[in-house]
Amino acid sequence: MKRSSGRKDSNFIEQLILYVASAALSSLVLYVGLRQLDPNRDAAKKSLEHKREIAKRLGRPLIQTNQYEDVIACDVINPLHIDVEFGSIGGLESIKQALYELVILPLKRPELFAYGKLLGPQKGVLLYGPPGTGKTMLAKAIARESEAVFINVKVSNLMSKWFGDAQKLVSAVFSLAYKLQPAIIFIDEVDSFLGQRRSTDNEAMSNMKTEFMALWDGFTTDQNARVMVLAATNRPSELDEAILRRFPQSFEIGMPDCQERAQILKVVLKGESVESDINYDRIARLCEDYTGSDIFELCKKAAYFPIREILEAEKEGKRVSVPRPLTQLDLEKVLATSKKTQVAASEYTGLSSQSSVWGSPSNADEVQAAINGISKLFVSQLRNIQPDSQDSYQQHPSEGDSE
Ligand SMILES: Nc1ncnc2c1ncn2[C@@H]1O[C@H](COP(=O)(O)OP(=O)(O)OP(=O)(O)O)[C@@H](O)[C@H]1O
Repeated sequence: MKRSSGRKDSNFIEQLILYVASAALSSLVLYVGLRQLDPNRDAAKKSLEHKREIAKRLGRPLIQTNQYEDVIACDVINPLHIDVEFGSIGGLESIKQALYELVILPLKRPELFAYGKLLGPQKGVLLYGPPGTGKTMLAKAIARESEAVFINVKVSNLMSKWFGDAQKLVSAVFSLAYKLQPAIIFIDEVDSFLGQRRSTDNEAMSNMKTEFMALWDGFTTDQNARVMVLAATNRPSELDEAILRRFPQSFEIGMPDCQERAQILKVVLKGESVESDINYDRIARLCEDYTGSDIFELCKKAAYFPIREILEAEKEGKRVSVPRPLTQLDLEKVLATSKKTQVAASEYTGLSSQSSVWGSPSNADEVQAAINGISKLFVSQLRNIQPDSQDSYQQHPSEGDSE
């Protein structure tokens, strides 16, 4: 009797152990499976490390953030680590001055704007103009000079596999900006995110746009929030009217004129080893239809000549340890072949007349004509929408340019 009841007991214990073990194993499999399925897992882990690093770099305690804010934290840049300042941007003097007063000062010195309702931080600034004219540089310099945290919003990061997450991520952009303020929410190529609504837009995309605008409006009415949306585009005419209305200030970053090209050359070559007799004005005149980006590439190409000479000398058994300074001739040699390079560059960036607002003009006059036409169209659109936008519009340097 005793033996059979003892066997029953041990059977029961065995079954209990088996039951508990299989339940634990199933829970573990379920837990691991769910973790693997979570699309934000890696991003969240990375962002947590990034967030810790940001808190350390900003000298702030770790702020409380949700999982969506953690994803956005990956795109946060400490302003002190931005290496672009106004001094590293050639030309655009009047625009830099206006941006200083309208954007930087209210973010940096809010106490000056605390009296009355007339002045306050700008909630939206749009930079528009052809590619390579320095819009992104300006945005970075604004963050640097205002010491505002720079949230570089990448639309690809907002698009989640999970329906509904995109909206939560958009909301996280604003809530994180609020927690880290002063903050700049930067959206490059804003037309691809907040462009005119198309029938091809999926539901998630249009929900994202609606959410973005609603949150932005919320910040616009909150005078204490030191958060602004800074956006850049090459295709201003693609922007929705509702979006344009939300940018109280917009600045055209146009093609540089001759004087500005000389200034860009100087800032690009500042700190480099160059001959003292370089005639910057002559080079600026020679690169007539160049953007800041083209000038940067020109200097980079010219800087290869001294290196090539060292390699040639080594082939002849000579030893040269330091490259010679860059000369006027190096720059002019590159300019002599620049037409070919420019065509290649426009092909590379896909600037065909169908696909780009700026078209693919073959010479400087066509570039200017295309830009002037589009600028006028866009400005008239802006004036219709924003009654006080005339003050904010900067005349295109080419209008009345006597170079
Ligand atoms: N005004 C400028 N002064 C000095 N460098 C410039 C200037 N404009 C452009 N550059 C050079 O060109 C590069 C590209 O500029 P940037 O990315 O700011 O242009 P962008 O207008 O934002 O172009 P895109 O519209 O294609 O994004 C910069 O990294 C810089 O080297």
